[in-house]
Amino acid sequence: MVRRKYVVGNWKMNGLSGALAEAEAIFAGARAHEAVDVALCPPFTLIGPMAALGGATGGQDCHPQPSGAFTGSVSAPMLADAGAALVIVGHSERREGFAERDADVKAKAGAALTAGLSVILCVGEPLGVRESGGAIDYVLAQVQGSLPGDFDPARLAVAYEPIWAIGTGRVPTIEDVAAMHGAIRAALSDRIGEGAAAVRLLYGGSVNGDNAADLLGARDVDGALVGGASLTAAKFLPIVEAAARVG
Ligand SMILES: O=C(CO)COP(=O)(O)O
Repeated sequence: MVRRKYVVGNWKMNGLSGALAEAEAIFAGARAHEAVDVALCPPFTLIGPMAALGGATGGQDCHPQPSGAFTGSVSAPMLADAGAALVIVGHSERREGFAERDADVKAKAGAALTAGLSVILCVGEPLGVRESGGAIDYVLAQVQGSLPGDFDPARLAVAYEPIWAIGTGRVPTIEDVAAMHGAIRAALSDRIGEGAAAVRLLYGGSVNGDNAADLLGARDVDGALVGGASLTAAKFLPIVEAAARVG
């Protein structure tokens, strides 16, 4: 099974309307690389105008309920209505900062799929767990606990983002990335059988234009989830180019 490379920018809480010029340049540059799927996930406020530029646009979170008395929240059908095609769920900044548990992430992923969105489900271990040798067990437990009950594998991506690699400039060794992605693929296979071959596994954490080719070339790495380096075309497009090169 050939999985198309997938490079996704997570803008986190960055970007006023002036930043749409960068998104436009990113989408324009990405069109030169037909073999790579590119998406940007801006703050809620930019989803509508960014989607109107014609590139794949996503949310960074959604509420598990479609509507109701949940002040400040945005639901999956609302994201779809604003033009989003995908949503990130379970990012470590939400798991840690907003006390989201696997069950919450699972409910959000299910709601997103029901709303017709694709999902990027994030998992990743803290530094202490990595240092104690428990990273694979920790991440596989997150995968098992956060996966929706039933899903179309082509609409799910799992992003492995070691917490200690996010925004730090530190990245795991290529061997450690490949081992983790292989373990996630095997767990998906146990769970859903052959469909696991269609799930794209992204690496995230300090990806940049210099390290992207090595990371994206690792076994079972189908793309990248990029934070800081996704905010400008100058930093993001070299990652897309690297994805196109390693195919
Ligand atoms: O959290 C991330 C993407 O979701 C990674 O962020 P950085 O690329 O800034 O390390």
